[in-house]
Amino acid sequence: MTTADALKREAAAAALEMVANGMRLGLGTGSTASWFVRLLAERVAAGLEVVGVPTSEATAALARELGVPLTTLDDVDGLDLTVDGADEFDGELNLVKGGGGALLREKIVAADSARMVVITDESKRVEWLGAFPLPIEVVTFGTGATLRAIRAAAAGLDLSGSLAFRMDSNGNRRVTDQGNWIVDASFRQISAPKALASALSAIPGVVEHGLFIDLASTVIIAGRTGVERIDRPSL
Ligand SMILES: O=C(CO)[C@H](O)[C@H](O)COP(=O)(O)O
Repeated sequence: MTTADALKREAAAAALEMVANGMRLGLGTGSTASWFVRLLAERVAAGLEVVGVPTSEATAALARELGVPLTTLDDVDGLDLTVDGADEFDGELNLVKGGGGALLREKIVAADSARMVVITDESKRVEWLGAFPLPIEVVTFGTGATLRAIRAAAAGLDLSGSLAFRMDSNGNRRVTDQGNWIVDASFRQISAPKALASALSAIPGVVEHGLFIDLASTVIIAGRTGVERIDRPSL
């Protein structure tokens, strides 16, 4: 196992300690979140009773393969806890997510959860969000208009940068689980993430963006010197 994998596993193991019998769980997407699913599966095999709502087809496939019982948000009355990774987090526990392309389902699931626990390593901690290109999920109709509106919204906040459609391994625009495209915005330093989140959400062709504001209740950071846990004071 690489050092990076070991840290991801450690963060996932720390999150697993917050899981109790009977919980309804949101299951995140990405390499760190997949460690959580693997460790959760071991506990399920040992008798833990939980149900999970996956945030992507990839996570659903992994959970099914490992025997983690799944459900949908239509069949439960909200979730107790979501455990997911992130591409960046700042001092206020605001996040950039969507590096794996699952931001839309991830945000729906996180927003329907009493708590969202983010599992990360030190490399994801930033002073300013934005070094990781911000994923923006857009409908496939009228993207010229949507991109113009994104540029205008960004300019209103003194932000500029390239907007690039995410591509798949065949050189086609990457299609999300919901049938949309993703634009990666290189804003570099987002000094007003809440304002940018609101401005992007107001654009008709934007389905969702990867700024997760006031959603994470806890961030667990695995580092070489141990595991750190930061809780949002108000939650
Ligand atoms: O937001 C995500 C997927 O849409 C992931 O949680 C994020 O990209 C982090 O992934 P990883 O744990 O592989 O670094």
